[in-house]
Amino acid sequence: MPPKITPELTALQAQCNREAVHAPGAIQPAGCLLSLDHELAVIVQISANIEQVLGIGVSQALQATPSQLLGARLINRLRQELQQRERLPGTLTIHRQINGCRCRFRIIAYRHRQRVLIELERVGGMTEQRLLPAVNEWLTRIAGAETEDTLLQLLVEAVRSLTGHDRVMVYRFDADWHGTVVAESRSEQASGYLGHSFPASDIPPQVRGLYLINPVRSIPDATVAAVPLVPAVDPEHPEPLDLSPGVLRAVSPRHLDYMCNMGVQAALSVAIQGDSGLWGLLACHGLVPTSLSPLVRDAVYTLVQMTTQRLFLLKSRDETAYLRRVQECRELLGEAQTGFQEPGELLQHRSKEWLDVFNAGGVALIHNGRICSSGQVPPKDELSRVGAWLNAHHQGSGVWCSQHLASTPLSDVCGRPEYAGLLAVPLPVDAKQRDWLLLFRAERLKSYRWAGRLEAMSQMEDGQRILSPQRSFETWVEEVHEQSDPWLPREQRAALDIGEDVTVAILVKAISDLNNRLTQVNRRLEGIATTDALTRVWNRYRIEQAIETDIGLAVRLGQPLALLMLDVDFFKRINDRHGHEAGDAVLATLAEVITRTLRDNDCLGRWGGEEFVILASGCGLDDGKALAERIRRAVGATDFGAAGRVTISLGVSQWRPGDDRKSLVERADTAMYAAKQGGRNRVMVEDDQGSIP
Ligand SMILES: Nc1nc2c(ncn2[C@@H]2O[C@H](COP(=O)(O)OP(=O)(O)OP(=O)(O)O)[C@@H](O)[C@H]2O)c(=O)[nH]1
Repeated sequence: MPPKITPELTALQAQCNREAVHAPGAIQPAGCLLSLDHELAVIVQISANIEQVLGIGVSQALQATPSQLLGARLINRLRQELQQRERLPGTLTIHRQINGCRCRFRIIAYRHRQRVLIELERVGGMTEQRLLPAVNEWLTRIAGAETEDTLLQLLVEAVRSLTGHDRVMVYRFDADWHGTVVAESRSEQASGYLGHSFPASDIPPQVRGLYLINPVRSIPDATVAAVPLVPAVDPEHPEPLDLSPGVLRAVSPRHLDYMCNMGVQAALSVAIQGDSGLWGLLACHGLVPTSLSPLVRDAVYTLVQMTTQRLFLLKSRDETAYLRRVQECRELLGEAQTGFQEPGELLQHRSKEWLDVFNAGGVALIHNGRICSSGQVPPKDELSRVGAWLNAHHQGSGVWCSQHLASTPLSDVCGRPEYAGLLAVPLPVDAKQRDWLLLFRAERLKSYRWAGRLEAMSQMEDGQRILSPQRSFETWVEEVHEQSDPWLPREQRAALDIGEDVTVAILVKAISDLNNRLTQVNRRLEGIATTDALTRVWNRYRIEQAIETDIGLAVRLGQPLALLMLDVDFFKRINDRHGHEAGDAVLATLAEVITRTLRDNDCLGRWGGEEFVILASGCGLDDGKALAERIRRAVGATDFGAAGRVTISLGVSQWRPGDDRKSLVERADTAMYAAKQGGRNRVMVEDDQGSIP
């Protein structure tokens, strides 16, 4: 949540951001600086405090060669080390006799264009022997920290115990580079900033950039004046020296004012680098000047590095645990697919897990213009307007999200506290119209405790308005309404994964529905193609197929096959007396009676009009005759309602080698006509030679 910044402040900030903080042309007096030519043969510039540090006057130093001043061994070593490099890979330590005392110096060396810059710092205070056990103990504790809070708290305590600063903080940057203090250790005299936020303008972009070149920035004493270089300007290359890789770079006057306004006289900050850049800073403040041995500074850096590693390990553990939850959720959804659920059912079954994984208050699924939901979501008409707006304004397959719907064009639709944030996942179910899975989060009231007000940060200087560093760090609480927790990148990725699964589930269900419908239609079509509409028994086409099949079996297996042809006696009379409908009813009842009389593997088909064919596979003439008699008796015993009693005449033939469908049917038909001729209501069977007796 950025503080309110006026256009005027923005312009002033831009001005401030252009300050060349990397090349101030002076150093802090914590050490001295030498600028040598690129072959390390000539001293070009030195810092004016060379006498205090090395015990040699400025003019004497400028007349000496680097080897005379620092020793031939060191210079040769530096020449070697800097042959292929821009800077010394580590640090070097040398000893010098100064005013009769043996002093230890830390050397940092780096190239800047045609010059080689050497910084010397006195090493004093804590020795390695005292420092190492303390650092080791803290490292062990840091390595065992199980939560981010504990870890960062350990770091600030460790650093304060080593450096003696009054306040040590970790502050974490947000997406807009505002920093929030997330861990703090402080003396009783120092005011606390835990939970406070500092505006991005406190650390301008070029200063943040310097942390990438040099992660450690030390200001042991903000009260002392900066030390100029002698001569002030390099006679051959007048552009100011870039001192960013070193530790002695003088402090920007604006930053000194900032520290002074904060009541701070010493500072040390170390970058906490994440995978994607600067994650935060370790910031140490001393209410009085606090000089640090380079050894302690190194130890702090090591502690920060170890903490950073542990921090990102804990974060990746957290990430893994989250991904596992998402995976479990996806597996459950996969199982649900086997049940081919309707989208609505799917949502009802899965909403609990989804709300849990996404820490959401409500979820809605817009599918085919229909809406189902669970939990706190806007009313249906508003949801469909959300879907329409998303379809019109959000292209592509990525998610659309906002933690502050009230600030989006959807504000009039659903910018209410119960659903202040929305994560919308497109479901590419249909090429023309996308479906949507919508996750809503309720408002999370938040108060930002700003350390100072940004509005009050400009002042007049020499008739010009300039951006002044913060003067007051008094807490200014800003309440933030209408916003939900932000949708984290991992949540957005997980939502896409789950959206993909939902899309598959919807498509699988649609395909399964389509298949079911097709199967039903096919069955109906098949029925229509093979069934007689009036009697519901096979039609002529189907019974002909069956005769062909059974003749095939008889040919291959020698299986006997009898064919019965039957015809209703005096059917015309029934029609004439009782009407055509009564005639139809007789045919339908007849088919039922015959079907009941048949064995399972006998087949009945309507041959046409009032004629039927029965195919009795496995039957010879005798069995065929017996079946025909059984049917005749069953029909004769049936009451046909209005038509009263009805009789039938039947003819029976048997498959013989050389028979085809036509000849087999013809002989049964001939036998049936013989039965008619013989007086009807009887069975006539061909003889063994296939003739009608
Ligand atoms: N109601 C009805 N009548 C049908 C149907 N199909 C054929 N018919 C009638 O069945 C009658 C058959 O008459 P005919 O062939 O003269 O034979 P019949 O009256 O049964 O006499 P015989 O077969 O010699 O005993 C005709 O009047 C047809 O119109 C049908 O689906 N429904």
